[in-house]
Amino acid sequence: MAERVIPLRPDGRPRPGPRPPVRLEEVSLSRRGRVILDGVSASLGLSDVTAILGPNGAGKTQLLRIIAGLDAPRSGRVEFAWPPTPDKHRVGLVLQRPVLLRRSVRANLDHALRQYGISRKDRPGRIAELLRFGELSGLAATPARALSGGEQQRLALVRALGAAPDLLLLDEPSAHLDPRSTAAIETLIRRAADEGVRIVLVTHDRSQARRLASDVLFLHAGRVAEQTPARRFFDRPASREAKAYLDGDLLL
Ligand SMILES: Nc1ncnc2c1ncn2[C@@H]1O[C@H](COP(=O)(O)OP(=O)(O)OP(=O)(O)O)[C@@H](O)[C@H]1O
Repeated sequence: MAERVIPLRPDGRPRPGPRPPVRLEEVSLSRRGRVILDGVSASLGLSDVTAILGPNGAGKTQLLRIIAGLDAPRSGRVEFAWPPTPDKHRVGLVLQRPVLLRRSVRANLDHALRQYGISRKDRPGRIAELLRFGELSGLAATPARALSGGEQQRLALVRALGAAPDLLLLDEPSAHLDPRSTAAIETLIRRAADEGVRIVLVTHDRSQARRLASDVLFLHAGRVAEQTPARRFFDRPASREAKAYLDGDLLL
């Protein structure tokens, strides 16, 4: 049985309230003179799991990077539900190809927890719980880079959860994984969501979005084409772009 991760919250911080954790106001981004995001306004984290869908190049990854604070928008604002705080760990990000240290699984987690400001005395217990949560206990001493792709993603996910984030941004967490590893990742995401971590998930896997997401933000060419409860999105998409995407049409 997986351990609860959220009671490990470093300072007993309360869970975020009913307000969506992130509100984007007219967020725009250009690169080399090209518009990548064009006036994106949306609330994210309205439900337990929000899927960001859209064709290649729609701007999904760039949007996650802006929310995570890795890039600044050219214009517009990103507002969080919590007051400004030096605690940058309230938002977690797991990239498609996680960077793991050339050390054991346990040492990777220890390093991350140190970065999150968790004391040396508290780290071993927390590492043990994260290992159990990710079903990685048997691999604690294995070099992280020797893990399979699926195990590496599980490690990246629990490493991010170790910060007890309020919001976890996931960029195609199961790209390149087989169905079994994908199922294991989805189980972890579901458990984290059930623990109250709001999840924003970029995925090209529509069945995954159907399985996990409660609402969908659909991006097309750097703009929000629609944001809808997931069931309605898949049954009756409102925008022409989303209809074409779901029908598998090429949109130019
Ligand atoms: N550093 C950069 N310089 C120039 N263009 C960039 C840069 N980073 C991203 N882009 C462009 O921004 C656009 C949006 O990229 P982004 O990775 O956000 O799309 P995406 O929706 O995540 O696509 P995919 O589904 O293929 O991952 C793309 O056209 C990409 O080429």
